[in-house]
Amino acid sequence: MAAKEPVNDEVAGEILFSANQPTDLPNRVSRLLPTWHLSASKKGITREFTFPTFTKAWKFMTLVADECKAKNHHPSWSNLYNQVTVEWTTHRPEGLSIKDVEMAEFCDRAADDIGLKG
Ligand SMILES: C[C@H](O)[C@H](O)[C@H]1CNC2=NC(N)=NC(=O)C2=N1
Repeated sequence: MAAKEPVNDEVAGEILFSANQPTDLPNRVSRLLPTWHLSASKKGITREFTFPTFTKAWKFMTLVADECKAKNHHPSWSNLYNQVTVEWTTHRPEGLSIKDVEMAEFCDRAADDIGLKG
């Protein structure tokens, strides 16, 4: 059995999760929290990505948009030149869900592939 992860346990306790989520969701969220932040509402997670160029920021948004279409799950996000700010939350059932975590993990992989500003 995996050891309990103490990191960010306090934060995980404050999160407002959607109904009927897998039991390992708090641990999966905890692993994201060094780079993602709990939204003020406590119902979502946000991260700001900074790319070397606008072209790369746009490429990132294109990759994420295609995944949104595939998964039928959509972010609240904004773009300013080379920066993309992304928030994941679930409207129904309201709160943070496994879909948000999966999409956040996808964003991290896409950003890694494209390359963040050094
Ligand atoms: C009807 C359709 O399944 C819903 O509107 C989907 C679409 N995209 C969504 N995206 C997000 N982030 N949360 C949702 O609850 C959601 N619901």
